[in-house]
Amino acid sequence: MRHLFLINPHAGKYDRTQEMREKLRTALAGRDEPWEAAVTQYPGHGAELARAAAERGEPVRIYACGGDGTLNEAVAGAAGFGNAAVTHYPMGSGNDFLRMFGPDACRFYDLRALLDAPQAPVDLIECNGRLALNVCSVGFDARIGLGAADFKKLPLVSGPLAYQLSAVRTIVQGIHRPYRVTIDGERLPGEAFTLICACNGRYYGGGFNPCPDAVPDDGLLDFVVVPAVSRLTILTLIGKYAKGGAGDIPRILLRRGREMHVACERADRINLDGEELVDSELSVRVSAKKVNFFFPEGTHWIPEKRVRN
Ligand SMILES: Nc1ncnc2c1ncn2[C@@H]1O[C@H](COP(=O)(O)OP(=O)(O)OP(=O)(O)O)[C@@H](O)[C@H]1O
Repeated sequence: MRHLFLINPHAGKYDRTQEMREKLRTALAGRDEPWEAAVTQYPGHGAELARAAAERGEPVRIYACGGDGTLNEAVAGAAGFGNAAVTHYPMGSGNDFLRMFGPDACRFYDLRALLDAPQAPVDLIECNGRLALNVCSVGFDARIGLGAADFKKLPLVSGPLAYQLSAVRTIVQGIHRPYRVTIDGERLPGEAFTLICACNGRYYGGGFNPCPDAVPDDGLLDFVVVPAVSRLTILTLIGKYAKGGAGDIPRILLRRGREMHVACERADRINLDGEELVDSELSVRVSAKKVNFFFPEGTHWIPEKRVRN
C-alpha cells in the first residue's frame, strides 16, 4: 500500500507544511510502506496528483491535508478508481465535511489511526461534469461564500471581515434571483429562489447545517430549496437554518432524490465544496459509491434523525 499526503500550504490560517512533514516522519517511522508528501503548487494540483497516483493501478491511500477544497481535489482525482481511497487530515478553516462525524471528527487528527483505517465507498455529487463530496449550492449562500474571496484580495481585510463584506454586498444586491428548479422530474413551484442546495454531507460555510439528515452513502442527495423570501425573513430565519432547523421552517422545501436541474437567468456562482464554478445552469446528479473514503476504526457519522421513507 502506498500513502500519498497532499499538503495544501494555502489551507487554514498559515502554512503548516513543515509541521506536517515532521508529524508524518513520526507517524510513519518503522512502517515498511512507501509514502510521499506532496505540496500542492496551485489550485487543481491536488486533483492532478491524486489522479496520477490512482492511475498507477496499485493500492494507494490519499490524505487530503488541508480544508474542504483540498479534500474536494483529492476526491475528484481518485473518483472511480477502486484501487484508491481518500481521507481528510483537517488543516483548513472550515473542515466542514468532517463535522457530520460529530465528536468523532477529532479522531481524524490521529495520523496513526488514519493509516490503518477501514474504508467504504461513498457517493459524490456531479454538477456540470465537476464533482463534490459535500455540498453543491447556488444562490444567496454561494454568492456570499464565494464572494468573500473578492474581498480577501483587499489590503487589511481578514477572513471574517471578507465574509461580512460579501454578506452586505449580497444583501444589498438582492437575495433571491429567478431560477427554474426541477428535482427528479418534478418542477418546483416558484419562479425565484433564495438558495438551492444539493447535500451529500451535512455542513458547509464554516458550520452551517442545511441538512442534518444527509447520508453520504445512501445513493441519494438531500435537496434544500429556500424560496424567494424578504431580507427580513432571511435575517429572522438564518439562525435556525444554520443550526439544522431547515426542516422546521414551513416555507423551505426538502426533497430526497437523485437529480436536479436548475436554470438560472444568467451566469451565477455555483459552490462545489467551497470551490467555484460559474454557469447559467446546473445539472446535478448523485454519483453513487464513486469514491472510497477511509475513516478511523470505530468512527461514524452521526445517525440521521428523520425517519426515512
Ligand atoms: N499552492 C497553492 N497556491 C494557491 N492555492 C492553492 C495551492 N494549493 C491548493 N490551493 C487552493 O487552496 C484553496 C483553499 O484550500 P482549502 O479549501 O483546502 O483550505 P481552506 O479554505 O482553509 O479550508 P476550508 O475550505 O475547509 O474552509 C483551494 O481552492 C485549493 O485549490
